[in-house]
Amino acid sequence: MIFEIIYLFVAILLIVIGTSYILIILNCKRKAIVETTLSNGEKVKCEFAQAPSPNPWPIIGNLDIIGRFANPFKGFQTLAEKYGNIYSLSFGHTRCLVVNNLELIREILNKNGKFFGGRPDFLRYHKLFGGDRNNSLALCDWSHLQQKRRNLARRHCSPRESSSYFTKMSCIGCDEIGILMERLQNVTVSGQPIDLKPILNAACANMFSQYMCSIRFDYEDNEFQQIVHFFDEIFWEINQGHPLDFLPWLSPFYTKHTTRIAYWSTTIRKFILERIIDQRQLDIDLDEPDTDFTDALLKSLIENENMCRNTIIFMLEDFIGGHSAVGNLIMLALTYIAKDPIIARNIQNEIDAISNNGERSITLEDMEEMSYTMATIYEVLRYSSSPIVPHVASEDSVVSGFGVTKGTIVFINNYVLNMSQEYWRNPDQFCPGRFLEEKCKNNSKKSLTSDKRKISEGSDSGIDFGQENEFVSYLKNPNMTADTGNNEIRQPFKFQLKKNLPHFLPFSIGKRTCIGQNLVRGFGFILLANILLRYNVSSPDLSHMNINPASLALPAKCFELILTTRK
Ligand code: HEM
Repeated sequence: MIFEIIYLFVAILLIVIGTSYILIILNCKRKAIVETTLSNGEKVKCEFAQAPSPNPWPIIGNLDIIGRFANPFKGFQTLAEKYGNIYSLSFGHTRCLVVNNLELIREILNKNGKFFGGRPDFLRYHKLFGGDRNNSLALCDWSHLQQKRRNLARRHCSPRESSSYFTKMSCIGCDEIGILMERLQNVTVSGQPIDLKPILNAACANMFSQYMCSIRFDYEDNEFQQIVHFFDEIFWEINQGHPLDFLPWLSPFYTKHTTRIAYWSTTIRKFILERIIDQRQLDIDLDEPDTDFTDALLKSLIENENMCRNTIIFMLEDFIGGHSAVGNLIMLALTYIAKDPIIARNIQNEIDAISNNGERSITLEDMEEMSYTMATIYEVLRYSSSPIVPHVASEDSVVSGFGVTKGTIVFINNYVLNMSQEYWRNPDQFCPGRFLEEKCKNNSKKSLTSDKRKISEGSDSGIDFGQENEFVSYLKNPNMTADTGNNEIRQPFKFQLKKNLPHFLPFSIGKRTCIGQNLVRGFGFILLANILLRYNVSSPDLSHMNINPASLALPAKCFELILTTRK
């Protein structure tokens, strides 16, 4: 009897393995069928074979290869040496395409953006957004509703320089800094390490909630502390890969994990509903202009029959949740500063010069003159290479002559751009100076102002660094720039941010580019500059400051830092 059971079990296993292998191979061999226009104008359907790929295993496909690397994007780069800059992989039964250079990234996100507007159908994404990832702005597939939500959100959450939204961001940021400084003064003991990340996150959460909902919460408020913590857990979670993403049949083994994810997000949603939306909904006045994003959302609920209450709750959740990205970004910046005192010296030289040795706080108005501080934020973005959320092909298409079948997940490897010797000197060094160039003699305040870094909201093409030919001339003569690839003391106000780095895509490009980038720059700058205005940052133990490569997220419980009041 026992042998019969074993035989039966082995037979089932072999059938499963065999079927899985056949399905994976069929997926690899499938050709994309795409309508092409011949030179005589005639339209015909052509078949295109997929990009080359390593041989897959049954069940897991090529997951074994990528599992060998601590950083999957480094793994993608290593595979590119063998298979070229564009290649396919099978993760479980899912077809994936990996692109590893700027030209291909542009071809996917800009030229063919309309074919790649989908997002992966990961179980974890559904769990995070009330059972349907399409509730989320960042994790939904492209749709008419998404276009509408983006337009609504962009008006309020992409404050442009010289707009009233920008002034509002500055005032809110500076007010919250005042309260944060009091809080830090209460909790810091000279020379003693503190758990800074939750405090930073709470300050960011208040900046975001005031900006979007005109409400702030007390740092001692337990419910507020809890949702700030849960948002941080979610930010960490969303930045990690997970076996469930490609092997969903493992879900019975991960129920504890998925239940925890769902609990975080339902608790957050309850807080947003009870502490923010319910009261506001009673006070809404349709005839008055919008006071904030919440007003605009509530009005769209009344005016637009396609909008439902859930949609706006999820939108607020998405946007308030953006604060964790800023909190983690600034925590990382402070960590690199603790590691290298030269960086702190350069930022503090700028701060002292502009604030007349600390006579006033730093405001957003100072951002343009404090280019080293901004360069430090950009360097954190480069060095941590925040991964671009994977895109999914919504129909069969062609990239660089290779067929991409509908449903293929596309990994955009911006790590390879950020770590390329072709674009950066000593790319593995953390060196903010690489984002600076000397101001020209005649580059007066006037020309600087007219050259302001613009955010190309309308064109959805990420950071606008100006004309590409400037970049080409930089490549031909890198000595013209301040990029030595090493940290050195720099005089304040002698440098400006480089205007032209088309290979630097921290917020991605194309129709799904990040909507929150101006909030990141604005609130991130105010936080970093004002903390360094008052404090020196150091570490109790440099060897414990572990940072994952290619990740902007730090674990919710991470290392402590020492803040020492500056004299
Ligand atoms: C350091 C901070 C941040 C970084 C590096 C970052 C980067 C990115 C990247 C790479 C994408 C994916 C774009 C693509 O798929 O092509 C994205 C999407 C998005 N980001 Fe951010 N982001 C940051 C902060 C924020 C904040 C603070 C908000 C909101 C307040 C925000 C809102 C969004 C939204 C809504 C999307 C999805 C857009 C869409 O899919 O249509 N982000 N972000």
